[in-house]
Amino acid sequence: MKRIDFASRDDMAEQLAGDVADRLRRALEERGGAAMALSGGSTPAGLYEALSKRDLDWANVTAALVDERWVAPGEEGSNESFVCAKLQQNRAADVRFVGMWSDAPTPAEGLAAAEARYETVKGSFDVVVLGMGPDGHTASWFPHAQGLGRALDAGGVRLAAVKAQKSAVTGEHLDRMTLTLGAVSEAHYICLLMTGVEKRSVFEQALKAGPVEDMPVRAIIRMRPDLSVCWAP
Ligand SMILES: O=C1O[C@H](COP(=O)(O)O)[C@@H](O)[C@H](O)[C@H]1O
Repeated sequence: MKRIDFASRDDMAEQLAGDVADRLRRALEERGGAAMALSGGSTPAGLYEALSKRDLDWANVTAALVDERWVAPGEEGSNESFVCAKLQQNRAADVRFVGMWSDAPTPAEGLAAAEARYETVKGSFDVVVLGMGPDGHTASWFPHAQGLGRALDAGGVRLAAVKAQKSAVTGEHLDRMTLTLGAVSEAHYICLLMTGVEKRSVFEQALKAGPVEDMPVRAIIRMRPDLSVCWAP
């Protein structure tokens, strides 16, 4: 595992934007296209803004979501709205976006439509950007969630519908869709972003032995020993 502590959130955003842009550029040169999967939340906002200013053949770059709350774009908590607002601007205005939400009543009922959209992303992601919640979730792999078994499938299934326990701390939205462990873990490069001392201690806890269901971020830590873990105060 590569652990990088940055001096500030701005440093983390700028340096990581350079690194991600280099990886996308290489994929564009080699294959004529590049794809990344991006998390929502709040931590990666600076990264996406910094990335949007990089000079790339954005029309041939796909930005898909790592996970989504089952809310329409424009509603509070929509990862689609967050990623598009932060990334789809400046030089990256033409980036091709692939989201998960549809007007199906539940994520389970929306799975087939989302899978069809994700089918248009050929091959593995060049880059996956993950975040981590204070409960040790990453993507929408929430501790002991309904659907966690499928979400942690390491085989060919790409997307899963998840019903999380309502968090007493954050009051998080229950209905989610997420990339599976299999889809994330086959990416060429995966970075896990976190900020603040609280998340650092959550991460230290996740490194200890213990059930994946208690802290699902363990699944990717254990599966990808080359994970890049980026932290800023
Ligand atoms: O629920 C979510 O939370 C995580 C972490 O979010 P943050 O606000 O603490 O950065 C995020 O990675 C995930 O995409 C999101 O759906």
